[in-house]
Amino acid sequence: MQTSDPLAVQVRGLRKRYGSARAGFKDAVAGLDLDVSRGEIVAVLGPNGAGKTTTVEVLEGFRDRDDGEVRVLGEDPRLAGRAWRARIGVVMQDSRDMNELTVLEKVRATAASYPDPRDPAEVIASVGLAEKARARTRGLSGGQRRRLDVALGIVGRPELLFLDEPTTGFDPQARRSFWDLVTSLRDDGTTILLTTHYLDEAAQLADRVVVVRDGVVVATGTPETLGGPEARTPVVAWDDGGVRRTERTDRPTAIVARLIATAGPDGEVPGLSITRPTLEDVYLSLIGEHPADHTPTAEARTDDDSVEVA
Ligand SMILES: Nc1ncnc2c1ncn2[C@@H]1O[C@H](COP(=O)(O)OP(=O)(O)OP(=O)(O)O)[C@@H](O)[C@H]1O
Repeated sequence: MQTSDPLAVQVRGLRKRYGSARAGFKDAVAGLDLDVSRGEIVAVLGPNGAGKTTTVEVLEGFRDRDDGEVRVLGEDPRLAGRAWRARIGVVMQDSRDMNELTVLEKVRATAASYPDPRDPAEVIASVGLAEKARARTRGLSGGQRRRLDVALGIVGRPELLFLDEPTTGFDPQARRSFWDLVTSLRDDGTTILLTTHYLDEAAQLADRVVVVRDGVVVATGTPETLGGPEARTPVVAWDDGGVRRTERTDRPTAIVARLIATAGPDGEVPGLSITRPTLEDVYLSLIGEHPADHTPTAEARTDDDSVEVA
């Protein structure tokens, strides 16, 4: 039941305060704006306590808000009913109750509550749990529970899927197959709002990244452009008599030429590297954590953006 509204999520001035006059108040969300277009994957990044989960819970209709306008699939989650709920999928941070039911039974039971569910066996296979289909859910490992959470979130064929830190506890291989799954869901037209602490996950999956700090959005952009061109200025680093030197520059070749001209007889510049700040570097500066004075070293960098020249 697609509508013509190009936005799956529209949030303006969202506020949520916890606490009491006696214990003191905490503004968990402090005037947050957010748009998610249909068919988009948006990753919400932010440090612990930034307000990501609170925001997502408001959008899912699980938490009331103090102020702000919220539209999710064209409706206010506070007022929306069962038909609306059947159009969204939710993978929360905490695993749902596990019990004597098998994986297949549990996914089938959830599928039965949706009007047009996916095939439970196919969903189980897509999250890599085919071999556990007949296992009791209480016996699953942490990572397997998380995969089951994802299966339960997608079996209803949601138009909009919320994934709150979905790959916590996944091994690297499981994370990769999960990324493939999310990409295929997006290719099927599913809109996805994801929170994550993994910058590589955001870089891999997101069409757009939204950085939240202290309950407000501090930056948004594609993983490649977040922070603006200034934030991606390359850094030339080298060792100068035991001291690590760095220079941020749009013209790294000129600096390298100067260093080579003043190098010793062998023409080598010790520890020379040219590195373009990664999404992680940009993210850390946006949230006010400056990674080691922004001095990437050859040893510390393994990302594809880095260009080792020495
Ligand atoms: N139920 C609650 N009662 C009181 N305070 C809460 C409650 N839930 C969250 N908070 C507080 O609100 C703030 C935002 O929390 P929230 O869980 O939304 O952040 P988050 O960005 O999702 O963090 P994390 O990355 O750790 O999951 C935090 O300071 C948190 O302690």
